[in-house]
Amino acid sequence: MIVIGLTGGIGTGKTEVTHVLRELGAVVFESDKLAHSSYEPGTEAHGQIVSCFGEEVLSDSGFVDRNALGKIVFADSARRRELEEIVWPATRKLALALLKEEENRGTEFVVVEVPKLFESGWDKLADAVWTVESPRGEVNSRVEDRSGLDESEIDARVAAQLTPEQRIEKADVTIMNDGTLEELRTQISRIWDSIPKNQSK
Ligand SMILES: CC(C)(COP(=O)(O)OP(=O)(O)OC[C@H]1O[C@@H](n2cnc3c(N)ncnc32)[C@H](O)[C@@H]1O)[C@@H](O)C(=O)NCCC(=O)NCCS
Ligand SMILES: Nc1ncnc2c1ncn2[C@@H]1O[C@H](COP(=O)(O)OP(=O)(O)OP(=O)(O)O)[C@@H](O)[C@H]1O
Repeated sequence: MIVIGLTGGIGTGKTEVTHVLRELGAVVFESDKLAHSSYEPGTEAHGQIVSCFGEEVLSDSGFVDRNALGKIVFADSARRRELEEIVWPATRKLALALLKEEENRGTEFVVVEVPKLFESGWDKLADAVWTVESPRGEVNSRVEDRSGLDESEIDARVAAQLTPEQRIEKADVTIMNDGTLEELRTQISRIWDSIPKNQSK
């Protein structure tokens, strides 16, 4: 099985890339979604988040209120690291179990999408790392439109991630998402075609 780690800053186009890779036959896991499920009520991480951040980060139904938690952690890097120390190991455990399942199933290509792939050490789980990068101005307007985060909230998340230059230097492949979605699709197909197939370990 070949594991591709897909990274890139907030809003650079990682999800669009995963849509194309799914169509090309890869199984895709998104770490943001795994992270959210790692702290559902009843999990160890949920209890740790309540101990660390208090009941004020819970909604009436007992789920972690990500909006409230985000406001705390993106205003204070020490608090953000406390959250990462809880969530990253819990998410990694979920990801490792899913990777094992795919390996047992005989899947050839798995893509794991992780915004902070290098920061969290997940690059070591991947056979190759691809980073998706996009011009900053375009990123901000797209993320504002889609997520409702304002410019200063986006800037705070960007500041808590490696710079594009650092990711590009560390990655095996850089996908420059600075054109149309059709151009992005063509670029991905070309990179995909260059991977030797049926080379699973
Ligand atoms: C802080 C939380 C509660 C905010 O939830 P929210 O629904 O607003 O955002 P969501 O999880 O959908 O993430 C959206 C984007 O924010 C950015 N982001 C999320 N966590 C971080 C972080 N620790 N540092 C920098 N950027 C981050 C990423 O680009 C991500 O794609 C949530 O992101 C979280 O639990 N983060 C901790 C886990 C983590 O570090 N995940 C991302 C890196 S692998
Ligand atoms: N080349 C492009 N042309 C037009 N729109 C684009 C392009 N690339 C991405 N988008 C749009 O920009 C938004 C952000 O892209 P996407 O969700 O793929 O980014 P992401 O890296 O997954 O974001 P996040 O880090 O928040 O998860 C989406 O609405 C997407 O459709």
